[in-house]
Amino acid sequence: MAAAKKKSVGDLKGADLKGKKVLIRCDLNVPLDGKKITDDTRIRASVQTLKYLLDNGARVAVSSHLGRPKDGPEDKFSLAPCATRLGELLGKDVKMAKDCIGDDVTKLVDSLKDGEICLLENTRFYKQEEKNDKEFSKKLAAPFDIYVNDAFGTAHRAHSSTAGVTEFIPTSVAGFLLQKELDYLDGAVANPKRPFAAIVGGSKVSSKIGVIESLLGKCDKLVIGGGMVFTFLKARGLNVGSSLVEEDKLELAKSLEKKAAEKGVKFILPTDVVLADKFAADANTKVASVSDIPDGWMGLDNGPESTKMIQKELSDCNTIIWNGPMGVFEFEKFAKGTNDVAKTLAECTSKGAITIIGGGDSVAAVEKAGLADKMSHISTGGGASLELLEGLVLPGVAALTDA
Ligand SMILES: Nc1ncnc2c1ncn2[C@@H]1O[C@H](COP(=O)(O)OP(=O)(O)O)[C@@H](O)[C@H]1O
Ligand SMILES: O=C(OP(=O)(O)O)[C@H](O)COP(=O)(O)O
Repeated sequence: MAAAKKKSVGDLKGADLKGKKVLIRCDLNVPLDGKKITDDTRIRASVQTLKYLLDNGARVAVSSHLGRPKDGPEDKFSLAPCATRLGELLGKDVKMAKDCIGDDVTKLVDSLKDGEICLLENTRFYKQEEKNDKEFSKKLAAPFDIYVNDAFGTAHRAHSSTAGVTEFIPTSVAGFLLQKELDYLDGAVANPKRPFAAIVGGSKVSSKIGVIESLLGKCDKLVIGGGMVFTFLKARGLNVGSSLVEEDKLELAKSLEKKAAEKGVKFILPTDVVLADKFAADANTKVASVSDIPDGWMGLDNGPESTKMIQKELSDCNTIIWNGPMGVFEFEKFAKGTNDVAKTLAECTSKGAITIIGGGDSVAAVEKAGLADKMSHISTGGGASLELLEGLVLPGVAALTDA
């Protein structure tokens, strides 16, 4: 079932926001090469809510973490590059605070005029942040009238800036990005337009058990791809050569396939695979049926027959969710199965299906294939989308004011 509805920033209109001091938690945890942002997706995804707040005359302070600093402030984890990029995207000056709590922050926030914005420094410069420390949460909240959480990528963390802070601010609402992520990854999955297909790939079945179990209760078809395929094939009694296998998950694989049959979910495994003689970009390759994998060879991608079959299975679906690549897409020789699934999803979207890409490597694969704008929704959170698909309640959402 979809999670309880939370109050949205869109419920706050002009007078609710004008002149109000708003703390908004965004996920500006972007990849950096030194001080250069190498992917600004998360910053761009934050703009809609920020614009709404600023256009309605709020005085806005953005908070975020960046990376995983171990021991207090470190220049390489400063959010300053994000202030510059945010300023470019918003077309206005984003003042960079030296801290995220304390008198100087209060002074800076008090100095903001209606429609002005600042960015607070990395919340993880304080170890209390990840402990969801009450005193720290109180200090974070102190200057503000309203709290907005738009940090979907960090909503699975029960930290001060994502959860604890709500205890000290009377109004805590979901931002537009957080709301959109919940609408797709929770709403569309809980009430799908059928047929509903789930594609679960990636390296190991052990990291996707919760997701598979949860999706088995909702989907009509489950396509398995990636390294985990070989644990399922071995569980069926097939020889998988030197492919990746989790020996201690063979019984689990059997029981998941059985559960699918009991629930009437079509369980789809590849019928042929691209084999490699070593795990390397320049490996020798050949295509073989899954019942004919020789010793010494490993499966690193779906074969052409499997891809065709998967495309056919997806073509009549009205909702498709995808988490985890079909093969070792980082190596060109083993990227075709993943790229072809990305293309199929793009086609399904154009025919009216809802297509959702969970975070992590599938997002990277879709972006690499140049098809990101052809999907209904691409999640900005890896861990968060996995937890949501597992049916877990995200602490950053649970802490918000009920609608
Ligand atoms: N057949 C395979 N054998 C080994 N590794 C694989 C195979 N197929 C995919 N992978 C690897 O799985 C990784 C992604 O797995 P995972 O982290 O579980 O996915 P995600 O990040 O999408 O949740 C990729 O680095 C990819 O190279
Ligand atoms: O990048 C993030 O998560 P993700 O890599 O799972 O998408 C979030 O910003 C959370 O960061 P964290 O995993 O250090 O808490």
